[in-house]
Amino acid sequence: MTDNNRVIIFDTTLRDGEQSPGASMTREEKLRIAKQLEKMQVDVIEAGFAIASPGDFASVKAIADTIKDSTVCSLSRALDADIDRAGEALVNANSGRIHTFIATSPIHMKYKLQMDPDKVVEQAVYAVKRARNLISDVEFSLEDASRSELDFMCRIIEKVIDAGARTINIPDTVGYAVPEEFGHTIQQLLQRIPNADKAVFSVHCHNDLGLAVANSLAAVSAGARQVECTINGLGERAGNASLEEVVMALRTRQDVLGLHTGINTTQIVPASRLVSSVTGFPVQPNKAIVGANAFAHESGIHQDGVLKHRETYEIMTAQDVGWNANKMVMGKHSGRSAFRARLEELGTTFESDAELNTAFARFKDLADKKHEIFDEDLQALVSDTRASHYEKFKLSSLSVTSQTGEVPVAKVTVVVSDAEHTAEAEGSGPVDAAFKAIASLVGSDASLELYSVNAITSGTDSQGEVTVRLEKGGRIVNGLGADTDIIIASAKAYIHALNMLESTEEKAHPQV
Ligand SMILES: CC(=O)SCCNC(=O)CCNC(=O)[C@H](O)C(C)(C)COP(=O)(O)OP(=O)(O)OC[C@H]1O[C@@H](n2cnc3c(N)ncnc32)[C@H](O)[C@@H]1OP(=O)(O)O
Ligand SMILES: CC(C)C(=O)C(=O)O
Ligand SMILES: [Mn+2]
Repeated sequence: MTDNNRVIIFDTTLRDGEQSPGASMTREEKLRIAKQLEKMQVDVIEAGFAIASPGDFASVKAIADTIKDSTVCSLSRALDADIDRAGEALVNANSGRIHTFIATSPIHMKYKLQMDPDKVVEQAVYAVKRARNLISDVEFSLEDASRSELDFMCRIIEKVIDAGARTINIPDTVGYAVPEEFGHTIQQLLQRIPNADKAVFSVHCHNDLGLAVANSLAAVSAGARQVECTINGLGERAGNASLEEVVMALRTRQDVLGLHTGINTTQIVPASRLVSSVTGFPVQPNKAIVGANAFAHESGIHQDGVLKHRETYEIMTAQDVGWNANKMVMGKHSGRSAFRARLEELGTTFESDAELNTAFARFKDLADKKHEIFDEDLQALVSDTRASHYEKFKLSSLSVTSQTGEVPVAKVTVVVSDAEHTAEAEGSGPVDAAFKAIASLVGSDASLELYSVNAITSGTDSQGEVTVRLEKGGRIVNGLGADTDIIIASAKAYIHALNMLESTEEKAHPQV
């Protein structure tokens, strides 16, 4: 029994996606992506345009020879040589499709093809018949359909269905359509073409006005049952409808649209990553579904909501589309709930609300200076808050000298207050000069030699933040230092960490 609500997903990343300037792929790269598309249970993989080059022929052939669970398709113009080449590439396909096309808009017929409409109909019918002689699954596209006349489309479609086309694709080739109009076109075609029920109607929308997904959804609502789309929305100019958005919109709003696909959505993020790494086209962070921020929350009010009940700010789960989890990003918009929750995950609980509030105030100060606050920063902040009550070592002065063309030299003076003496030490190197200097100072205390130092630096030339991680006897503490000079920031961080170690040691062995 056929499922009338099932939408066929036709992925054209390897054909239209590859037409993006700079996105050309080798045969091996295309094969890797095709395998991932098969794993994702894409219904049809358009593997390329066999006549375009010997390399593209080899790619389509390799994919057709390998892929078993998805239909493999090659594009061809309505020309003998193109159709035959496509057929040749698909000869071993478990399930193959020839996709032939010709433009039907007045502007394309007149200026590009330089053919009159009757000739276009004749060539389309001829091409479909020739393809049907090679393969049973033939798709026909009316290039630039959204700028074509409805009566002419009805005429040509009826004829190509009679000639054996099993899928009729209505492309919005130049991304000109708007959803209501495009849905209406599909509905009119289905209603007016007498043999429309003998073919699946498909759409192929470009994103020149950012409407590719909206137009695709309007089309399926009007009765289309195949959507042509690409991973990450790759494709000519502004790209094609993005597969991940179409699939997740159908799934998430099944209540309204009443449709579904056969896609294994957990393979979406791996597919997106693969396409991005192969093409070198980064995915913008705010891209729906597959962008790094698609399931990330930085705002305190949102974080608080998500922590209380995830659905307050998420309409899908990160896991459903292949992320490991959603993400709480700590930044200047974050609030206490997320701050506390993240630190608890890191193993730090606050002893009082006062302690939380002090650490949170320091966090807001730091967040005003820094784009993103990392776990190390958070741990350092808490260490710092706790150490501030116990300051054994104090940085009383620090001078940095640097000479052009040479490694800067830091001269550090540190006062160790409990011993009530001043020690001076010197170090060199752009960032760790201060560490060396202070290490040589405290080196007189044999136990301190056990410390290991890890510096995590961030910030710009004018504003540096340094986190130093110290370890002693299995205890790890973090110190945070911030200054306009990275070396001074390093020294502050180191001293804070030392104070923290001393303070926790004091707690374990209180002096009476
Ligand atoms: C909307 C789309 O995405 S359509 C697909 C676009 N993709 C590509 O073009 C990528 C691959 N293309 C190619 O490698 C080359 O263009 C080839 C191999 C297909 C053709 O190369 P050439 O023979 O040198 O032709 P060229 O690209 O210069 O021009 C296209 C020709 O095809 C004709 N043509 C365009 N579409 C069709 C069609 N559907 N059916 C028949 N002829 C067509 C044009 O009118 C033009 O013919 P002309 O040379 O007689 O004026
Ligand atoms: C070849 C066709 C389907 C196409 O890519 C378009 O019209 O955009
Ligand atoms: Mn296209």
